[in-house]
Parts: sequence; structure tokens; C-alpha cells
Amino acid sequence: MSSLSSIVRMEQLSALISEKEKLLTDFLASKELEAPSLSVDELAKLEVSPDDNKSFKARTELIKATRELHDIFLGPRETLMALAWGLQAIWEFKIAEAVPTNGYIRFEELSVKIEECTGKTILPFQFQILLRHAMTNQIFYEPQKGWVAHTQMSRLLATNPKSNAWVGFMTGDLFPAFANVVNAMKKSPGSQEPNETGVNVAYSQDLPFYDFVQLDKGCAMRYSRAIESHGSSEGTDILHGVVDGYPWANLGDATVVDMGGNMGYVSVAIAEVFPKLKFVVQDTKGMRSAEPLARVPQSLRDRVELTIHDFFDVQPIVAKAYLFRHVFHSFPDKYSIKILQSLVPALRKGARIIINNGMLPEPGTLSYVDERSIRTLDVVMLTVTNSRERELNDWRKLFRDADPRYKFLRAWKPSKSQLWFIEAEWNP
Ligand SMILES: C[S@@+](CC[C@H](N)C(=O)[O-])C[C@H]1O[C@@H](n2cnc3c(N)ncnc32)[C@H](O)[C@@H]1O
Repeated sequence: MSSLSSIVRMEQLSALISEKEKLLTDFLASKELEAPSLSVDELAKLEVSPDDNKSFKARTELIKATRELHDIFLGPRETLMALAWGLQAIWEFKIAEAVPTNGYIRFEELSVKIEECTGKTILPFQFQILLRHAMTNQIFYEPQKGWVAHTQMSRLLATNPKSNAWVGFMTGDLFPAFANVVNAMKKSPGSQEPNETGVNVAYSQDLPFYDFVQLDKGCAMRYSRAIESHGSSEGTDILHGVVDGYPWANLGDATVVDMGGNMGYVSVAIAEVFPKLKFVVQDTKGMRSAEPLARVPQSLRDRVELTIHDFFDVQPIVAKAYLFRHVFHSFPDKYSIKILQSLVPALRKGARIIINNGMLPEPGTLSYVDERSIRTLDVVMLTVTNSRERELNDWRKLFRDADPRYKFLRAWKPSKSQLWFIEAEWNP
């Protein structure tokens, strides 16, 4: 945050916005690319990849600077109050699905359509309350008084099952947990137990998050799709983060055990590019319904196997490498150490432990977008599992505390990824 006087700061931000905006429009013109828009008839996303170094950086600087300028003009009280309320109702009543993908619909017709599709009664005036508020956040718009149409954001909710699951999981399943994280912190100060969290207080139950999620098939499916959505978002996409980010070919003809591998989409993506690798994807029983099994493409079924294994039990499979993607941030040290110790009986000299996870930075050293993303995830982990993201030295210590025969090898961040690789070797 700048300590400059506000006028100088506003001028500085305005100059930066116009400089970066020019840089981006020149870039788009040079590549004959269109600019994105919130209108559904136009381009959804700015086509700029991390390879276009300057333009990519200009975009993240623009996101930060326009947000800061917006908040300065809006003022602190209004900025605090402008939250995206109402998204839960939009998801629950399937309102986005009821709005035509490319046309308009009246509030009255929407009411009839929702009642037909969901059996739930919402009166036109209630739609007006919810949707006109959502419109202040660019979710839907009103092309003519009394009519509703999609913007890019609302249409995504209607047409992208993973984004839809993300919104449902966050606003439906986890919203009560976020509202109760403070109660959980007051009830069990400093707890490192996975069943003393905001989720436990919110739902008055004693199960750790992952067991709780699996009690209800719908919730388990929303959760899986939501993390898949997270895994395909900017900076965490599997191709750039995992497939290109690790030298998989160096493993040769090898078996990789993907521990806590959920529906197997990470292993599938790696297997598609590295034909010498076989994958055993382990997860808990509740994650093994017919849908995940069917999602392994036929052509890969001899190399990607979805199995059931609890990683707190002794690992039965001897393999060259064990992959943990987005797993350890869900477990406080006490439990992460147990996971690493349960692996020991299967380890042979030289076996690799490959972790793909967020890494906490020194404050202020990342771009605004990347820092916001990892700090948000840190809060989510605290809310649902009493765990946290880790700094580099925390990873070294984790291996040391689990067993001194783990040799920490290296940690690196692939250039197009927000996630890091952390690698250790079994060295008895
Ligand atoms: C955050 S998700 C990560 C999934 C996947 N690796 C990815 O990168 O998207 C954590 C996964 O760990 C699984 N999990 C949680 N507890 C487990 C346990 N005790 N044994 C095996 N898997 C577990 C969950 O079911 C979930 O699929």
C-alpha cells in the first residue's frame, strides 16, 4: 500500500492504467485478437498467455490498479458493503439455467419456469430483488425493464458444470462453515484437529471434512467438480502446472501412485502425454462412484487405475514415485507426518515423493492475483480442516519430522503455474 497522498496516488494509478491498457490493446492489435467483453455475444476471455510476458504482467497490474482505484472512489464503507449476496439463491433455484442462453426472459415467466423445473415457488418481485442485486456485480443484466438476460458470468453458471459446482459448493455447502470459523476458533483455540473446524460447528457434527463431504453423494460430486474447476483455473491448470512442470519422462517405465487423486483427472492428463508411465489413483471409498470410473478414457484404462486406499493406512504398492497434489494443505503437521510415515513400508531406495501444492510467499512478493489466490486458499484450509498452506522451510521440516531417511531434494515453481513442485527421495 502506498504512503503517498491520495491525489498523487490516484494520478499514479490512472497513469498506470492508461499505460498498461495501451500496451494490451497494442498487443491485441498486433496479434489481430479481439478484446474481451461481459456481453455474451463477444469474446469471454483475454487471450494472453504467460509466454507473452509483458502483456500478461500488464493484465495482472491492471486488475490490481483498477480495483484499487475503484475502491478509492467508492470509499471504504461502500467497498465493505458491496458483497455478492444472493449468489446462493441463484444457484439453489437454478435461475441461471432458466434464463435462455442467448435471449431474454421476463421476471414473471422466470417464476413460472422455475416452479415447473424445481417445484419451488419464487415470486417475480423476489427475482427482482435477487437478480437486480446480482446485476450490480455483472451477473445477469436487464436489457429492457422487466427482462433478464445473461452476461458472461451468469451464462458460465448455466453452462459450465464445474463452475456451477464451485459456486454451489462455496455458497451452499461451505457458506455456513465460513460463517462459523470464528465460533470454531473460540470453541477450540489453536486446534490442529480436523474435526474441530467451522464445518463441524456449522453442521453440529464430529467428522473430518473429507468424511463429512462423502456422507452425501450430491455434496461429494459438487466437491469433486469444484476442485476440478479450481484445478483448471488460471495458474492451477493441469497442463501447464503438472504435465509440463515436472520432468515425468525421467522416471522412465514407472508406476506413479497418485495419492488422494480424486477422480484421476491429473493422472489421466499426465498419462496422455507420457506413454511409459502407469498410474494408480488412490482415494477414499466415497470418491469411487460410477461417474469417476467412467471418466478414465477407454484408451488409458490399462495405464490409469482408480483404486480405494486411505493414506493413513500402510501403503501396499511399491512404486517409483508417489504424487500428492493439493493434499498436504488439507492436513495439519501432525497428520501430514502420519501420511508420510504410512508410506514408508512401500518405499525402496530412490523412490520419489512428488508434491504439487501451493507455497506461501514472503508477503508482497507475488503479483496481486497470485497472492490473493494463495491467501484465499489458506483461509479456506483453516476453515475446513484446521490446516494451512506452508512456506519452503515448513516442507523441509515436515519430511525431517516424518523420517530422517526422507531426503529433501528441491522445490520449484513452473513458470506458468501458481503451484510449486516439492520433491524428496527415499534414502535409507
Ligand atoms: C484437495 S483434493 C485434491 C485432489 C487431487 N489430487 C487434485 O489435485 O485435484 C484432496 C483429495 O484427498 C482425498 N482424501 C482425503 N482424505 C483421504 C484419505 N484419508 N485417504 C485418501 N484420500 C484422501 C480427498 O477425497 C480428495 O480427493
